[in-house]
Amino acid sequence: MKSVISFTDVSLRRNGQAILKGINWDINSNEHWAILGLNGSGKTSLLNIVSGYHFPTTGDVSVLGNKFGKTSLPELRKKIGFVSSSLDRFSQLVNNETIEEVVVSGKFASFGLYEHVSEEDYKKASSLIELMRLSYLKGKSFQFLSQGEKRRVLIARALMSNPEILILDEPCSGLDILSREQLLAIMKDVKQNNCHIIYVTHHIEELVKELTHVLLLHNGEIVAAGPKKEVLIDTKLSKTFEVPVKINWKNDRPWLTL
Ligand SMILES: Nc1ncnc2c1ncn2[C@@H]1O[C@H](COP(=O)(O)OP(=O)(O)OP(=O)(O)O)[C@@H](O)[C@H]1O
Repeated sequence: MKSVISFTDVSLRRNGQAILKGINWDINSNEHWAILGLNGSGKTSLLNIVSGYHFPTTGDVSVLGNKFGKTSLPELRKKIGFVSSSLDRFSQLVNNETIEEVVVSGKFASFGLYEHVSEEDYKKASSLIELMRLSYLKGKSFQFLSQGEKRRVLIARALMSNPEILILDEPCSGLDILSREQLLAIMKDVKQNNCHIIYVTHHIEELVKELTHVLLLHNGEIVAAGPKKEVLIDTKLSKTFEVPVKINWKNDRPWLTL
C-alpha cells in the first residue's frame, strides 16, 4: 500500500505551548479522512504541517513520498489543494471574475490570470464546473453566488491543478441544510478525481460514506485514528468532545445525540 501521509512521533510547540503531542498517523492510498476535534484541539496546526506551512518541532513527517527536511516544501504544496471555510479573502480577490476565470486560475494557484491560459485549460475548467454541478452558473460573476455555490466553485478551482491531496476545512460551515447536502453530494465526484480527501468538520453528520477513516484530536493528542466504524464509538467521541454523546447510524451516516 502506498503511503500518502506518514507522521511519526510528531510534536509541535509554539511560544512555549505544546500544540501537538506524540502524533503517529498514516494515510494510505484509497483512504479518505475526516478530522474531528473541539476548537483549539490542533486540527489547523496538523493540517498546516501536512501542507508544509509548519515544520514539526520533533518527529518525522513524510507527505506524498517527500520526507520533510529533505524536500522542497513549495514544490510539495503544489500537489495539495486547500479549500478554507473562510470566503472573505477569496471574495475580495476575485471581484468581478466569472466562475470560469476563478476555476481556471487554480492552475497557477493564484488569483487573477497572470499567465497564459490555453483552450485546453478552459475545457478542463468547464468539465470541473460540470462535475461540481455548476453549469447553470457559467458566465456569472463569482461575487453574486450563494455561499454554497462559492464553496463548490472553490473546490473545482482546487482540482484544476490535479492535487493528490485535497484539504476541505469546514466546507459546510454556514450553509443551510440544502446547500450542505448539495456540497456533500459532490464528494463522490471529488473522490473520482484521484485525490485523497482530508475533511475537517465539527459536525459528525457530514461524514458521508466516501470518507473512510477518522482521526479524533483532543488537546493536541490523538484519541483514535482508523477506519470510520472503529473510531466513531460513544466512548471515544465523548472523550473527544468532553460531553457524553451517543452515536446513531442512519443510511451509513453518523448522527450524534447528547
Ligand atoms: N503560534 C501560536 N502560538 C501559540 N499558540 C498557538 C499558536 N498557534 C496555535 N496555537 C494554539 O494551539 C491550539 C491549537 O490551535 P488550532 O488552530 O490548531 O486548533 P483547531 O483545532 O484548528 O481549532 P478550531 O476548531 O477553533 O479552528 C490552540 O490552543 C491555539 O491557541
